Amino acid sequence: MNQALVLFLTRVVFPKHFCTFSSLSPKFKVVFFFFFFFFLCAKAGVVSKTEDMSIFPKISLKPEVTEYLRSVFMNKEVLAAVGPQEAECRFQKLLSCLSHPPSYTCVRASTHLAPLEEIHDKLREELKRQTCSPSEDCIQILPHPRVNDVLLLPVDGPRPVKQLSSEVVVGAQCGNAVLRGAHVFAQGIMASPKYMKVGDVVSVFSDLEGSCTRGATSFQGKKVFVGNGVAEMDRSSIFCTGEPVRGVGIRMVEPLYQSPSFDGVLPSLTFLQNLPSVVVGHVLGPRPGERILDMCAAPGGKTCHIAALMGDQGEVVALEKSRNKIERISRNAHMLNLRSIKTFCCNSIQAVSSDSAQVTEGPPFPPESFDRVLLDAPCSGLGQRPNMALGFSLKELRSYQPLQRKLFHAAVRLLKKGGVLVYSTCTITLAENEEQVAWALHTFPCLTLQPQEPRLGAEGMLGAGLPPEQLRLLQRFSPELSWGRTAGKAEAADGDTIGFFIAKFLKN
Ligand SMILES: C[S@@+](CC[C@H](N)C(=O)[O-])C[C@H]1O[C@@H](n2cnc3c(N)ncnc32)[C@H](O)[C@@H]1O
Repeated sequence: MNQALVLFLTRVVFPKHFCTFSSLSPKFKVVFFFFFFFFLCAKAGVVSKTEDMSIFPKISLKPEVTEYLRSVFMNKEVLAAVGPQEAECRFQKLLSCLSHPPSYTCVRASTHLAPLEEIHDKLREELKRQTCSPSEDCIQILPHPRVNDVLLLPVDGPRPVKQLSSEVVVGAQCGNAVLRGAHVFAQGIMASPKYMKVGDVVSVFSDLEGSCTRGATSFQGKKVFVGNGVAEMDRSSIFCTGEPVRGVGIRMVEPLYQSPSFDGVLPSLTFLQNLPSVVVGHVLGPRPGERILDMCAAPGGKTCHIAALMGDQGEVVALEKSRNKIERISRNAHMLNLRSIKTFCCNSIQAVSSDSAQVTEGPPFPPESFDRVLLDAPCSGLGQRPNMALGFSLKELRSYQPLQRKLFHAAVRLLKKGGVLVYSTCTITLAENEEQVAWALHTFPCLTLQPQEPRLGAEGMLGAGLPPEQLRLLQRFSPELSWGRTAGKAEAADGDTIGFFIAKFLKN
């Protein structure tokens, strides 16, 4: 076989270099052949488009977590339906697309304050001013064809940006935000050149594994380039003050992925929100005058959307366990001019009162107090994009299912008969999604699954024993299914989102 390959290469492909090639070691010949074969396949378009699209390595997870996810995405039901090759291909695409940002920025427009067209035009003007561009063409804002309060901005990237010798290293979260259009805030900076001054042009790198020491002058660990920017602070103002630093440290001028920074852009009229999160508000379907419960509310993106959909008429009760996050909900509500939101610090597992006659403004509430309940559950967050590395253990990953079930119990008790419960997560595991639905339908015979509107995602994933008619009622945003397809029209944004899951129940 080896001889045949060598003969093929030397006689057919490289006849002129026959002597030189044949004198090489057999090991080198085999390696050479594989590279050459790969090159030919790529030329012929045989190699998966996934590899063409990837500029970052696949998401890095603990081996035990990767194996667990592989077993989820290659479970028996999936294997029987699509076969091992397709299942493996989808899993590999998933690992690739999770480390890359979605190709659209999604903006929710405050249509309770102004018509969509007016917000669209104001946004265009504002972005033209921000980019100092006289040209209309470079700013593309597409109204979503099916979601009437969504504007989509195509992300331009990856762009060919040259790396510079001056390097600033930022934390992974900050790096991820940069890939979605943010500037670098000073508190996200981990390392900078020793003599960095305001106005210096630097290359920004994201520290993938969180191993860079704050205040370092260089970093040799795992990092990825996210673009070039201009320093707005000296090194000494970033690292040598006793106070926590605030404000933009590096203004990105040549980001690898270009998307407008929404910092301070039309704050009352636009709200940056992932497309599936906007879909959640519509699926819940709140109506003016109703009493709605948002059980896990911070930072309040969905709470505010619910209030806006109700025309700010009725009552939206927002509960959040972490006291330090409560302020964010109130600030967002204030910014968006919404008065129907009441915020409380509460562990929602304990939000049900044993006294059904008790009438209080805040928790605990008597059973059957709400017309609709949103349980946007705390979850493993594996659907978030971009995410290049996640350090959590399998034990941590598995810890969410029991917590979500405790919250679910409270949600069902607090919902009125005839009321709607929406359960959502920004993760991709079966355990936190379809398995929860199967468990809920079994545990609460009063619940039935309902159709969702709008429907932009795929149906639920096989593997939790749900029959096809129930899977069709679920909505799973699975970016791996469209990874590698070219973007262009607004519809493409429906596939290229974060990983997300929505289930809608009616309490009979
Ligand atoms: C997925 S996030 C919610 C995002 C939010 N719905 C939005 O759209 O802006 C989940 C939130 O639940 C909170 N949380 C976790 N456990 C909770 C509990 N037992 N009771 C109430 N909130 C909880 C977390 O602090 C976190 O802010």
